[in-house]
Amino acid sequence: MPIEQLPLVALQARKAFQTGRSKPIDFRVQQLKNLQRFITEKQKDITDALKKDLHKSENGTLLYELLGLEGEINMAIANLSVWMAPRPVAKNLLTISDEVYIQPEPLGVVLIIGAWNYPITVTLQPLVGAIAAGNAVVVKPSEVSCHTAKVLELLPLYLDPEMYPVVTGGVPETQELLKQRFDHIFYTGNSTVGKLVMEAAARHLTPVTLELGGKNPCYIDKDCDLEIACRRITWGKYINCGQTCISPDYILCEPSIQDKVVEEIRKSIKEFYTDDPKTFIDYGRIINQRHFKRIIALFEGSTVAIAGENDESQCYIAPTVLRDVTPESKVMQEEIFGPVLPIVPIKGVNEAIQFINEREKPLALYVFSSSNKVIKQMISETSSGALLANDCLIHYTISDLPFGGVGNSGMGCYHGKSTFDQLSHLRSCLIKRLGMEQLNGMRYPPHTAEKLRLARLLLLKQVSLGRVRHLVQAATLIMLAAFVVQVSTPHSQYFLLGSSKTGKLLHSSYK
Ligand SMILES: NC(=O)c1ccc[n+]([C@@H]2O[C@H](COP(=O)([O-])OP(=O)(O)OC[C@H]3O[C@@H](n4cnc5c(N)ncnc54)[C@H](O)[C@@H]3O)[C@@H](O)[C@H]2O)c1
Ligand SMILES: CCCCCCCCCCCCC/C=C/C=O
Repeated sequence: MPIEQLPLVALQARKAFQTGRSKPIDFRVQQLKNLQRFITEKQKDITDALKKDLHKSENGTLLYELLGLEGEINMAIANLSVWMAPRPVAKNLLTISDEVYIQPEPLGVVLIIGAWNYPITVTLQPLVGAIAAGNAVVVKPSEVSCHTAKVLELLPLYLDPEMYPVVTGGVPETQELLKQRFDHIFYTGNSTVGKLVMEAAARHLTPVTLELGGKNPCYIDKDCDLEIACRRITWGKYINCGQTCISPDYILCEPSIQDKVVEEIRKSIKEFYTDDPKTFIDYGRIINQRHFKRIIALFEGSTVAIAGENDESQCYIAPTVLRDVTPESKVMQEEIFGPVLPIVPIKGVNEAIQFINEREKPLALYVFSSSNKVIKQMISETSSGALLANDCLIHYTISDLPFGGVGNSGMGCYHGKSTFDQLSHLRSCLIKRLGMEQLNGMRYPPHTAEKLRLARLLLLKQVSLGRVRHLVQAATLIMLAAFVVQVSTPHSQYFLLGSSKTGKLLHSSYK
């Protein structure tokens, strides 16, 4: 699509949104079903494309890209009526008879900018929540995973094409899109571009979700089953050839266990990828030669513990482990995003915590230990998007866990209901009747000390009602509140509706 047409695409999406047709639940559910149909009918195209882009195996794509997406679509369809419904909140005594609730409403037009490493998942999972929330969406897949981007261009054949246009292209196209006005921008990618996205969004005061990356530390405690720990770490590190935002970036452990850690990782690499990962179906490739060169340059000069022959022509980097790595080495200065795992020796959990806290807050932090005390210490003394003890990556599969970073690893979160909430405006609503004016006596001037005392009583008391079955209780409280107001204005009349028991109670206390 010519770049000059991009402003029109955004405008067309806005016009589609303004028709209001994306709001009814039936429309949203139908679009989500259409999205599922796209995934089912285009499954072969998707797996072929990912084979070309990243050497992902067919089953690998089904497991890591499509299964989770299907789960998110099913969850959204099953829960949409509840997510969309008004959410009653606790009230104070002053507003006890009012209808008070949160009404989720669509934000408007959302721009989703995807990354290349899991190009289906990171582009379409936000789309699920955006559709569920009733928004129009401009979808911009990563140009780097170009074969997958071509398949994603087919989305408008399944979805409402004006409401959900797909824009393919590179940096100039993304920059042109970023000049347009959106109501939310959902960006997945590196932190440097994340800052540019936020800058562009600021010009329109557009809120952003930034799903970024960084270096994820992995602390292995001495007190730990190293065989199991290293097996799980090897899985988390080398799937998708290390190009996973939540893969362990480096290991921190005491020097005394370093040899054993290396040997256990060696065993697991062989178990998962055979002696010859290059010819093995489930071992991936680096996305392109630029990244291949970047990764190779990162570990030049480091002490290699496990390696193999790398091949630039195929963008193949063998599973690599580096030992005795110093914090100053090049490989420790940026996110590796490749199959290279440095081990940095440290003296124990306290030093590990200090090391982590001296750096940017990671997207994921991993701790392997048999000691609950060590795990709890890591949780209470560090910060990260997520913390997992004795496993890697698996939090990604739990839709009820908000997925996202903190600080340099991002802002905002998604998955399941979190995506719906992230891409909705949670509008506060209060509906008061025009009657019962006595109740408002204490808010109107003059602000006497007596009124202040009563205001304290009525405002500071939170009441969690919101359900019809509490109506009787509510009526009693209203009476009580009305009574209190009458006390504050003793010369005006008051009336009481309620049980005789309540009446006697109030009457005696009034006397
Ligand atoms: N937190 C997460 O969920 C998550 C998921 C996947 C990847 N990541 C992170 O993403 C990074 C890898 O992705 P990447 O950044 O290489 O992906 P990328 O190169 O595909 O870039 C992402 C998007 O930004 C756009 N873009 C690139 N340069 C731009 C510029 N100068 N101006 C405007 N737009 C621009 C691209 O068109 C693309 O759509 C890693 O840091 C990884 O950790 C994070
Ligand atoms: C029965 C085994 C299920 C295993 C599924 C594990 C899923 C791991 C998640 C991989 C991450 C996919 C998205 C990545 C985003 C960041 O790059």
